[in-house]
Amino acid sequence: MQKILAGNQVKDLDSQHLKLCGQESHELMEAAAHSFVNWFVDQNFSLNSPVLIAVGGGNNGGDGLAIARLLTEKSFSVSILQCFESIDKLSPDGLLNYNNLPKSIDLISFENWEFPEDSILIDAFLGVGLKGELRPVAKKYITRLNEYDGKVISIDIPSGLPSDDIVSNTAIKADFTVSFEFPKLSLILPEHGEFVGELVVLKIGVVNAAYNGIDSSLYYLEAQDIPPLHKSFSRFSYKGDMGKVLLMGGSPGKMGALILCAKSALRTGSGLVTCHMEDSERFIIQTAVPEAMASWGLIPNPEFYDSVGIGPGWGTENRERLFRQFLQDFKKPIVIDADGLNLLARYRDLVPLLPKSSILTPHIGEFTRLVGAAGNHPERLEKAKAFALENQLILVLKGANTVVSLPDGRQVVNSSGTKYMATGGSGDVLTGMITSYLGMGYTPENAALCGVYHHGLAGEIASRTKRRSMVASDIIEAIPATYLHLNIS
Ligand SMILES: NC(=O)C1=CN([C@@H]2O[C@H](COP(=O)(O)OP(=O)(O)OC[C@H]3O[C@@H](n4cnc5c(N)ncnc54)[C@H](OP(=O)(O)O)[C@@H]3O)[C@@H](O)[C@H]2O)[C@@H](O)CC1
Ligand SMILES: [K+]
Repeated sequence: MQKILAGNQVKDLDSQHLKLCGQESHELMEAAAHSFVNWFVDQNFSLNSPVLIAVGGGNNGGDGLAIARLLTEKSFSVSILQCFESIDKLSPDGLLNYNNLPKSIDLISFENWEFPEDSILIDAFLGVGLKGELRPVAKKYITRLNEYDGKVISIDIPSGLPSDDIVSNTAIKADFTVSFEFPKLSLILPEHGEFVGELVVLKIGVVNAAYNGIDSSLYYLEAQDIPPLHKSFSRFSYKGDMGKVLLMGGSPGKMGALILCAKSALRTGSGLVTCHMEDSERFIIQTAVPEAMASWGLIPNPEFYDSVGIGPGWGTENRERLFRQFLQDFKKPIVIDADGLNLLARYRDLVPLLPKSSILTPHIGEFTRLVGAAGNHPERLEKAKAFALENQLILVLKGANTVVSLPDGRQVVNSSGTKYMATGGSGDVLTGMITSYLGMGYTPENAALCGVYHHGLAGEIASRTKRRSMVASDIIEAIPATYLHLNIS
């Protein structure tokens, strides 16, 4: 998994990389510019759209100058909007790229200019080198650039956003942020949704060894990380090997949550799924999910099950005794969601009874009830980390970038998913997936990571044709396509 570094560690990473592979710093900038331009060309923007690049004095501006040259070579019509004081204020690599600009490129000063019609604005004004409060002149530039209502693409980070903290002043409102190597922490904060737009992360060829000596407990989970986390099954596998899963949930009026959870576990690969609910509701499950079995009343033989998911649609009234009894009888890690989490928040003495490495999957509301309120997302992530460490649990904080906090203090940011997944039942699907992997014998960590990644990917695949009409069942129907996509048998 890719480490996510703080903004002030990026310089160390650069120098480690340059030392290890004998490159010059401008060559790394060139690599960054090339990966950006390859991405840009793949977007099929019209060659008739003029490209305006706002360039600052640091290396973010240097990237913009190198990109200006490369886009001109691809026949785009490029102009540079000068957001630096004078040429002698450019960084050394910025100056080198400035001197290499083709003569055809116009240099526009920030005073007295208009946005060209139908253009694309590339924001290469400020990157991770921003320090302290935004200066008034920078604020003036950003405010003016934000008046543009066409497409805006920020390089590395929207100018004005601090790398690791909440924005205090203003920042560029981008449609796309194309970040290098890893997403800077601030790009995954929900507070910054209006600035970041679509997040794209591009590799620029920094060697893996360069990350070794640089400390970080934050990681980014990407497609290539997933296949090695999966178990493979032999042709002699039988349905028992694929996991015997118990899902406890549902209540009158909320059986849909349990149905979605059961269907999701089956589609993820579970061999045998049993749903446990009030006996009055059992016909609903038996009709809606014929592949699942139904159980009600006491659970006579809990150890029969390989994994258990508790909570979707369960309700919180009259559940405590069963929950408490179950925790006394069942010693393998379990998955807890929704009303299971609400019960933990209400009866705090249940938390120490949870088997170690159990997986809790709260959204922000459930998190707040269970772990406590936070002033902002960085604070919330710190609380999540401390909670996972202290209780030796896995905490999956759901959101646009779901963050998995592990019992050893590492935190993993998921890269898959789409805004269209913000729909009722999406969380029940995730619970079904994670419980399914746990039942197949995955370690709790791998079950949580595979669950969140495949869930997000299924959402992306379904949204390609469904967009805002997507419902949770569409996510379930797209689970098989995630295995094809990642070449998992
Ligand atoms: N490994 C990688 O990922 C690679 C990263 N690369 C790229 O380098 C970028 C980082 O470059 P960097 O370190 O030169 O800093 P950068 O973001 O351009 O900012 C410096 C400028 O900001 C200004 N400034 C500062 N504070 C300010 C304030 N409060 N208010 C206003 N202005 C302020 C400061 O002005 P000064 O203080 O010098 O007067 C200076 O002009 C990184 O984001 C990525 O794009 C690639 O090239 C290749 C490899
Ligand atoms: K930028």
